Amino acid sequence: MPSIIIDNASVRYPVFDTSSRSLKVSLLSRIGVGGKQGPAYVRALSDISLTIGDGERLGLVGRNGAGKSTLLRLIGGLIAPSSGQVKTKGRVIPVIERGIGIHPELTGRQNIELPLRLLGATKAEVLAARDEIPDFTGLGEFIDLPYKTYSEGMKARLVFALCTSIPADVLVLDEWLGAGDIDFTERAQRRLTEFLSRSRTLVLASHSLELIERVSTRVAWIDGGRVRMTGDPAEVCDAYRHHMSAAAPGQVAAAE
Ligand SMILES: Nc1ncnc2c1ncn2[C@@H]1O[C@H](COP(=O)(O)OP(=O)(O)OP(=O)(O)O)[C@@H](O)[C@H]1O
Repeated sequence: MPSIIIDNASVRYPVFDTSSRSLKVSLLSRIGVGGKQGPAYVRALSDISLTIGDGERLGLVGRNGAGKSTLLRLIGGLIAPSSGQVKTKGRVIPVIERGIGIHPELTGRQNIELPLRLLGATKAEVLAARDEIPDFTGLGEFIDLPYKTYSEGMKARLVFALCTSIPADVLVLDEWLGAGDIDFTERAQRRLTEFLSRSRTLVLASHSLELIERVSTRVAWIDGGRVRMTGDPAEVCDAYRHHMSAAAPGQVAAAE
């Protein structure tokens, strides 16, 4: 039984109205985005079709701007496709930057209940999370200060703790390990391993091919908003490595 079915899905982001001349407009026209008049769009994903089976661990690789985060947002239900369809089964938890209902004016402690409710947590799950999250994050007295006063690493600790406090049918993970310090990264890895043993399906994007090969049962290489290759983790990662070492250095993906 598939957990996720993506059928011919495309995503385009509106950028702004190109009828006003600006530096941004001329920069975008130089990289081929938008026309001379009217709104401009960046096409982030083009006609993606992917079926992800129940229990599968799909790793996403691809250069900066390839479309990995957009694909994760699509699967996590944070954005809708501009065309095509995305169907998911069960409780999907996106561990992705913002977008899980955190309120910056509220404290860390006050930010436990609402995001978990939005993720579909039961009352009992919220109560248990209120007990264990302050400890796990190691935020100390910061847990009672407004979220907006947190450093990026502190925010990452809270978001990660929230998203891994209730079981998921589908876990959607963006590159998150980099934000914590060594102590937190080690604790987070242990928690993630334990969490993964309870969740069925995983979609993970990372630039760490070592992590991708270790965790995934299948890898998809995203390039220019399309699936360039999908299959065995070692084979796809090798093809991607080979391509990147032959490519011109320092380039990001060209927008369509
Ligand atoms: N909010 C947005 N508004 C406009 N364009 C966007 C937005 N988010 C992403 N894009 C564009 O969509 C394309 C895909 O971006 P995306 O963030 O999905 O790539 P990525 O593979 O996750 O890159 P990275 O590895 O750098 O995180 C890029 O051309 C990017 O500029």
